Amino acid sequence: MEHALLNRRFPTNSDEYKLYEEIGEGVSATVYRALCVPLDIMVAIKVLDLEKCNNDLDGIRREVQTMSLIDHPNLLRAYCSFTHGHQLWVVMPYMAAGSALHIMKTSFPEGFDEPVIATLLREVLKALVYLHSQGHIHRDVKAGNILIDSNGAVKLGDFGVSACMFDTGNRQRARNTFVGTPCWMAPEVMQQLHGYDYKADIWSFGITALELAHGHAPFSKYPPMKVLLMTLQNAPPGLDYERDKRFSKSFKDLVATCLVKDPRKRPSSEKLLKHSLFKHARSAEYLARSIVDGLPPLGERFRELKRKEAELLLNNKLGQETKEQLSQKEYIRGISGWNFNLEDLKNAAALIDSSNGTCHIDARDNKSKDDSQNAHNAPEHIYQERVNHVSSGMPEEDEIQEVEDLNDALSSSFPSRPLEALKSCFDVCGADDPNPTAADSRVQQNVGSVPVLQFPKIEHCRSANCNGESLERSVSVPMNLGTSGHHKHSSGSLIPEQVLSPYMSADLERDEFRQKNPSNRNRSGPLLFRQMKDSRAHLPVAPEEPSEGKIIRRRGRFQVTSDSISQKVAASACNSSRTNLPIGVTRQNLRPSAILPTLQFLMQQSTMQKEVLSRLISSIEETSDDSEASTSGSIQSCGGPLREKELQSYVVQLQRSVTELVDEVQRLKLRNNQLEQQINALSRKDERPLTEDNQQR
Ligand SMILES: Nc1ncnc2c1ncn2[C@@H]1O[C@H](COP(=O)(O)OP(=O)(O)OP(=O)(O)O)[C@@H](O)[C@H]1O
Repeated sequence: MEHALLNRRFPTNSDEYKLYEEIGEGVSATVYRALCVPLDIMVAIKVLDLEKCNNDLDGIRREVQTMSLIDHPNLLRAYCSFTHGHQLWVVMPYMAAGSALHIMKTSFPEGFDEPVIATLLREVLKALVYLHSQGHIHRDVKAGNILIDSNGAVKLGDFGVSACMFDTGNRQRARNTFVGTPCWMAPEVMQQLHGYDYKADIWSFGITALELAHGHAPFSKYPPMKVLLMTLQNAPPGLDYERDKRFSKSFKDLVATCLVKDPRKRPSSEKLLKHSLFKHARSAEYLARSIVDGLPPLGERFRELKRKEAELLLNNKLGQETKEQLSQKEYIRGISGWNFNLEDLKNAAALIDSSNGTCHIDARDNKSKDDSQNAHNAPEHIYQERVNHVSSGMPEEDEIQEVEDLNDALSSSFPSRPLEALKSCFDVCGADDPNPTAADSRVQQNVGSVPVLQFPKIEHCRSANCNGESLERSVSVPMNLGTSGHHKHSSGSLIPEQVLSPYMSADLERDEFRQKNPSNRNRSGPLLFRQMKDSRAHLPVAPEEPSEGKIIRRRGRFQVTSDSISQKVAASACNSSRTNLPIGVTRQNLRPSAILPTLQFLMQQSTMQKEVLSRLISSIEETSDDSEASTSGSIQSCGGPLREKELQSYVVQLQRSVTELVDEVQRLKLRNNQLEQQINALSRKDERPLTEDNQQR
């Protein structure tokens, strides 16, 4: 039936479709239920405004091409696509139950039961096995992209950020952002150090399993930057032995198997499909009976979600909105594309509560740095090991990390050079990297052997003057936190603009700024499609374990081309040798505010030592007086000078250490001043464009 539909000729003229209500909204698009009039078939139409697409037309092209070329019952395929004015319409099967996320939000806020989860996951995994075998990485696996129709059929949708493992050359290096949604993003994708491969999907799959089990993804209430730090720094999330008693050992094992920080130790999708959990998976009819039947119509549910979000925003207007709610808002939207540029990072960092002082690393977190991480991943260890992030009642203090912890996080999660990773984030590196890395060339070589079929570009896409928000969603943070310029509201909000909170209007301003200053994200490059038949044989990275060497992306997607001085300052501060620092001063807390307590502590120490010294001196004086006064007692006369010598050398030692400490204090003070000056200079620099912009206005 479905194949028959796909083979029908769907009209490529908007007049032939009747648009009904809105059923979904994403970063780049609004999705409508619609009727294909000549065929009398209900469809879903994803409408993308090309004028808002910035320079991300390649991304759109890729999504549309992928959607029309894939051929698997568990993947959402496009019937056809065409332009209508400045819009691109993508016609696809109507999945009447909506996404698994929508269903949870409406009827299962605490998550689904295990048989439902096993069934959903198996279907998604089948889609991933197919995608991976065709050389694709989905990169956005999450409940919001698991679509279900009225019969309980499951399809993985949204190829907006999917990548082809054959991507290489400029296209591979040109991106200056990393994509995906932070909560679901694999550590290696965040890290941007060794590149990543299809194993990133396995991580997202594990997070999705947790999402389906709890009704939300781990860390979902936190701002993106914090999610990033927590993912890198903490032990992988998992199912909790106490809290998740209702789930089987087998399910816990599946989650633990996927959420291993080292991608090489994650199973391939093919192998995962053989996991014992899927013995409990049921049929589509079972899904229809247990989660679809009785649901209100999709449009109605979507409206209700929008209303809830609007309420949330109204209740939190006048700047009372907490960062958790801000993050939750993004989560409700199901935003997938996050554009991490330096401004966003700064802002997100500013969102992180610094009231906790210097780096706070939970003792439990340190366990995640243990080399024997995999042992900790065993289900029986998870409860003890894991910081219980998934608990929404988790105290804020347990999770707050300084942005400088990123370096430590990077070093702790992989045995690689963390500062290099940071440099790859902040250094200038254009699309035309003249020195492709060995891995790059390896991929290129392999790709060279693959027969390549080039598809014609979609002309209407090229002709559009796109200068606005890209497909990728920027981190939504209040713009009074240091970002300059004005911003436009990006697509993707579920709420009407008149109820925007101050945060939202700030978003709006920032997006305007983006429109004026389009990001240097560049997806230009040919849309390549490789012959599928024997693509496996030519896969540069065959989906077999271990995945080492299957690099599709090395660096450059998280690059910032300007204004990175502050980061470099931080990096150089980080670079200063640990041996030069006194105990208590670590690279992480080398920041003015962070150094101050240490300085105070050192001052206190030297004061105390001075006191000890003066007490010692007076005791020596007393001793020598006594010995001089003494006329008898050989023991005393013999012991006196000896003790005096001991004490004197002790005094000398103490004096030396006091001098060293005083020097250290001086040095730190000096460095503190320098850092403050640099920070002031940078913040003045940051404020300037804002003022200029205001003046212009
Ligand atoms: N074929 C469909 N049938 C029913 N609902 C759909 C369909 N396609 C998409 N939706 C709904 O619309 C929402 C947004 O669609 P989609 O994810 O494709 O847009 P997007 O802009 O790529 O979003 P994002 O990247 O933020 O996930 C989905 O989360 C889903 O709820």
